[in-house]
Amino acid sequence: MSGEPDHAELVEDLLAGKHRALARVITKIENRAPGYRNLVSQLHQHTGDAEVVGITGSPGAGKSTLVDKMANYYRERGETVGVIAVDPSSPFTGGAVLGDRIRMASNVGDMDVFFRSMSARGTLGGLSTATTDAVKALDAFGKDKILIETVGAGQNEIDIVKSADTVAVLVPPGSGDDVQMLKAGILEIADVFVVNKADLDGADRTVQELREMVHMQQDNTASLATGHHGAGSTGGHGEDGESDDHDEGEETEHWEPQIVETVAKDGEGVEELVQTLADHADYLEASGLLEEKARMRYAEEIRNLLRDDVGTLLETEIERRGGIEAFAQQVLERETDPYSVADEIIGPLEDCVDQ
Ligand SMILES: Nc1nc2c(ncn2[C@@H]2O[C@H](COP(=O)(O)OP(=O)(O)OP(=O)(O)O)[C@@H](O)[C@H]2O)c(=O)[nH]1
Repeated sequence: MSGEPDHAELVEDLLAGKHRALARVITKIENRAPGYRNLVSQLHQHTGDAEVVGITGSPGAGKSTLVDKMANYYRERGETVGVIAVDPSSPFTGGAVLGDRIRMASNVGDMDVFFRSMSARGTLGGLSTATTDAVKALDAFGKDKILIETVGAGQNEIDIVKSADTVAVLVPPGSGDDVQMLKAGILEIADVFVVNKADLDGADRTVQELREMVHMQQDNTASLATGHHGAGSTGGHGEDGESDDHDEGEETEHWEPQIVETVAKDGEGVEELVQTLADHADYLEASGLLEEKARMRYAEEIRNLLRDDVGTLLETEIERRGGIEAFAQQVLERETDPYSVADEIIGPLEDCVDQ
């Protein structure tokens, strides 16, 4: 758009691997700074190489601890990592939280783990759009792994983790009720269940309940599709050799949500979790689902952008015509009605589109 900065230099710096540029780009994305759209557009062609993992779970489930351990593990393997911690309810953003500083302590001096927090208050417009854009920035920068950490299981959070290829849901040991609660919404999005705090009593029971839940869901799906059963086992911890009724190791048609136990505070189980996430990434690739998911995400992204744009266009048009209150007053006085007003406002815009 004319008059807006094109940020060419900033993009160049980001692509050259300068972390300061990356941080500035994400701030511009959060603030919807002038020219940010153009900025994200320029980044797009450089994206598509990162493995994006979403990690969600209730407050206190151990997400931060686990994400830190995972980031360190990836680093030790020589991979670069970006972390975006999204908290839809927090008033803080931009890594300004003391907790974030503390969290980063384990990675001090190691800029190959880039950490950033985002919150609803710090982000103009939709948090899930901002998260998607921030992931693009990290991807274009060249981060190998991008971890999106988000609290809870509300619709907001589900939308946010949807920008990941693989989703891990943390389920700390607890009563059966907790697992029951998970069913709404979470079951559908979990590729891997992580029973963190496996050192606590009740972990085995939680694993067992999750296993039953996953099997029940698989049976339902199977009876609907009369397709194959899942590949792999829900063996969770260790190599107990347990495999499913259908022992077809090569099968890539279907993914059965896996269950992994971890003790994040000691780093236990992190290796197995990382391997399971990699297995899921391989499955997505081999089955063609990776592309399919990306296509669906882009369609959704375009739809959201258009919805926002059309909304803004309409708001501008309404203001230009004297504001919504004036129309409402006319409706109140029975001079017109809401349908006619809507037609009157959208009519000329439709004509423009028809041209
Ligand atoms: N016993 C035990 N405690 C753990 C484990 N992992 C994390 N914790 C503790 O659980 C508490 C919460 O951990 P966090 O990593 O802050 O949890 P979170 O899910 O990020 O929490 P929010 O940021 O509030 O959503 C901390 O006191 C951790 O030390 C574990 O494997 N076992």
